[in-house]
Amino acid sequence: MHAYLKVDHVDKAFTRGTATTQVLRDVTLTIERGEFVSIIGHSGCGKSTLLNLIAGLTPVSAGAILLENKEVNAPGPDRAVVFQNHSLLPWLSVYDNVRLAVDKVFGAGKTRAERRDWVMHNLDLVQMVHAKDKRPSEISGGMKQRVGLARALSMEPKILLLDEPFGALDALTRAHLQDQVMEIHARLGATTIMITHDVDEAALLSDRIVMMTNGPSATIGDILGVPLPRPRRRLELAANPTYLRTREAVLKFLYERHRFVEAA
Ligand SMILES: Nc1ncnc2c1ncn2[C@@H]1O[C@H](COP(=O)(O)OP(=O)(O)OP(=O)(O)O)[C@@H](O)[C@H]1O
Repeated sequence: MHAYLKVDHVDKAFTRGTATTQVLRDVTLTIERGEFVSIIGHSGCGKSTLLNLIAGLTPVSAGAILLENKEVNAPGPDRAVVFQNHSLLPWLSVYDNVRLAVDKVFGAGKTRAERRDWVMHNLDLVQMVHAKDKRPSEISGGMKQRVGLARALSMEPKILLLDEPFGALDALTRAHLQDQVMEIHARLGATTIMITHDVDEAALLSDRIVMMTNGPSATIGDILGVPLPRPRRRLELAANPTYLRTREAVLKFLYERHRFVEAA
């Protein structure tokens, strides 16, 4: 049986002039359909680069990325990305930001009325129907991220790629969004890859945590399974031994085995 997503011995180097930076080396990872996988590692190790490779935004230098056994080499609506800083179009309403994606993906397959219902359905998933006529500048940071999530989900991607989606939010908004993402994941079973710096976030949300070594030439140092039953409730987990062991293992990896040393 083939893995749903396979990152197969991938290298990535960037070349500028005569200088080459080897960012990723020999990264191999398989992800099953419906899994929620986090990628954690120190700043600059290459997490976003790995996500961009999977998104098809930048080409691999060696190896291959296969989604359902088909090689990924360009961006496509089957891999939707949510970035840390929302990428909504400021001159369009919340509704139209989602509609644009829906029209692009389903313009031929759904009628106008079906597309309108689908936009509303996805805004409802993230509880943003009430603000559908607002512009991005008129809503909070957390709300913008929710709209970005609705836009990504509306494309019915095979893989949802989240690049530190809650990184710029305050702790309470962040917790609320994490809960919402868990709920949506439970409802839709979307295969999700999320970059995070936050150990608690990784332990709370993930089926597996992929821990990256430091760059340059970063690779996967270890992968940790998180055998906690779902639904997960943050308050109950605070004293759960499996949760605490998971946190400790990630912290040990980051701060003992792969301490971050700032480049000179
Ligand atoms: N287009 C590019 N050209 C040259 N170098 C790049 C390019 N994109 C990324 N890099 C380099 O690759 C390395 C990894 O960057 P990347 O953004 O993937 O790290 P990261 O782990 O996501 O960092 P952070 O956690 O701080 O967001 C960095 O040294 C960065 O300078």
